[in-house]
Amino acid sequence: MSQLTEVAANPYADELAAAKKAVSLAARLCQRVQQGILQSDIQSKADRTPVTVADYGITSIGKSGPEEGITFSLLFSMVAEEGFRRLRKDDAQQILEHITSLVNETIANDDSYNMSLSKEDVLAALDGGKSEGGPSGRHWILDPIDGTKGFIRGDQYAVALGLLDEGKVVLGVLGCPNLPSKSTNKHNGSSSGDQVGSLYFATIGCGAKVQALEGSEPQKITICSVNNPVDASFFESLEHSKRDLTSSIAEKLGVQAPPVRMDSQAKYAALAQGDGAIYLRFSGKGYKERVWDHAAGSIIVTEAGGMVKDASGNDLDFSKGRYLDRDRGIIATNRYLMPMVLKAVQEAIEEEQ
Ligand SMILES: Nc1ncnc2c1ncn2[C@@H]1O[C@H](COP(=O)(O)O)[C@@H](OP(=O)(O)O)[C@H]1O
Ligand SMILES: [Mg+2]
Ligand SMILES: [Mg+2]
Ligand SMILES: [Mg+2]
Repeated sequence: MSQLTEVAANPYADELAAAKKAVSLAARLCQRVQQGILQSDIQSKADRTPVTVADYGITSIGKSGPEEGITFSLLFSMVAEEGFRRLRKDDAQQILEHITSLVNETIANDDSYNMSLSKEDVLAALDGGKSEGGPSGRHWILDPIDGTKGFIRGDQYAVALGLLDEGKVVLGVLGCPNLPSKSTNKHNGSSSGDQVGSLYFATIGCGAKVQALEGSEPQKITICSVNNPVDASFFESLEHSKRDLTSSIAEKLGVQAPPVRMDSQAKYAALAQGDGAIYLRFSGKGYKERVWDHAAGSIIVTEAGGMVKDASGNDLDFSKGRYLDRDRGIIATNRYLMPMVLKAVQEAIEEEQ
């Protein structure tokens, strides 16, 4: 396909290429940091500095980008999760040095980045992350490390980057360093044989694909076509799930398999590639879901042929700023199961009250 046809077919092709590049680099940076955490002793595991360093490092990669071709000057703004003011303080110099060298080591290993960043460059890059999102214009939505708890434990986590255009998510990339790209029920990075470390991506109207993080020919992914809940399995968060409610929903549906509990938006990726049939997200009452925890994952699922709804069956609304404006709970599944799951959800919620 000529470049012109490709651009015509996918109006976000350039942004997608840039986002994939940034997320792959960020995932590489994460892998280095995670190895360091896992090798460290128990005492230093409680120290959050490595996570902070990786979060900041990734964000500054996102805001830098290669000089030639499409660059992240397209990053009009970012809804970045972490606050950066702290880094400007004198006592943060050591951390800032650490971040800068980590970023430079990561990009030095990549042929397309012929540059290195100074501490000032890193601060300037991080200062860009001040968007509040919203219904107009373009906003990149970044969660540098999603599933922090899984990251520290050595389990699943994701680097998540989405693009919001006029209030709608139009592009999503998920880097999942510990997720096998082939169908398997062993999601904790230990399954043998499968390629572990996957990059998932989707642009609106163009389907969802996966490739190896190290690079490989992209493969189209599709959500599973199970239409009987008895044959379905469901994902839920390992750390943030109202298990009494999700088990009541599963029981009403007649789901037989035990829940697959996993950290991060790797759940959306696993669902999109057909590893399971349903993702139920019900957090404690009053918790407001953040857009960066769902932007990339939800478009990957919908482009893989699935649906993502709130507990009342409404589409998720990403146009309201940092928080998702939604009725309780998020449900992702295929179009056959969605009506049944929504019915079970409503009954379970009613019984709970
Ligand atoms: N009480 C809570 N209920 C629901 N989600 C929560 C929560 N506390 C934190 N989270 C969010 O859940 C995300 C992780 O998703 P999961 O639970 O699927 O692993 C966290 O992202 P971070 O790890 O980026 O902070 C955080 O934003
Ligand atoms: Mg280089
Ligand atoms: Mg998150
Ligand atoms: Mg995070």
